Amino acid sequence: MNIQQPAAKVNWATGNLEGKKVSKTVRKLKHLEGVFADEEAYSSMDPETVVYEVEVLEQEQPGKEGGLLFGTSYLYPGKVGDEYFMTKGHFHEKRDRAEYYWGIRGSGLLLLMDEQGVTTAEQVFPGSLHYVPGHIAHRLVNTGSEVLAVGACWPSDAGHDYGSIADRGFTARVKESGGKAATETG
Ligand SMILES: O=P(O)(O)OC[C@H]1O[C@H](O)[C@H](O)[C@@H](O)[C@@H]1O
Ligand SMILES: [Fe+2]
Repeated sequence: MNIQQPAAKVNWATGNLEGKKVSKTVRKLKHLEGVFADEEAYSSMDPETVVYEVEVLEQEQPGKEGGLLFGTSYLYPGKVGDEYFMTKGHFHEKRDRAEYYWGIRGSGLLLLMDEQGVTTAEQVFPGSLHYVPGHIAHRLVNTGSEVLAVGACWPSDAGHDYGSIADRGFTARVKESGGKAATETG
């Protein structure tokens, strides 16, 4: 029998993925236009500021039916005005596709919004496990002072629909108020 190498190597303490099929994406402030409420604060900041990075094990071709993708997101601590750094957030292009998220390092919130615009939030911490059902948009928010590392596993044909978020946004924002995180709806 021929013993093969595994798909990748994961550092479970940091989320770091190593392997031939691991891709990396860097999202800077300049890629997040219109995401944060305070446009004045946004335009006064360095557009090259890195907000988050994503490592994805592309074991299957994204778009292919039947496979799974696996990744880690690293969301840096920071704020635009009083609003914490967050990911763009998305619905899946194939709306019924679900996903698991789990907290690895740091602390934050996972915002979950249904198609009617009702948003709920879950606490993210090392060891937290989050089930994101289909038809639910998801966005991570780093409310802490260290990097928020979150793992994810999702169907390779799920795709990302950022457009619906860009058009209407999430119906809740997470801002610092009196030194702690508070959610704001409306
Ligand atoms: O795609 P964003 O909303 O920017 O979130 C960043 C990434 O977070 C997770 O790792 C998801 O599983 C990825 O599919 C997603 O791309
Ligand atoms: Fe997703």
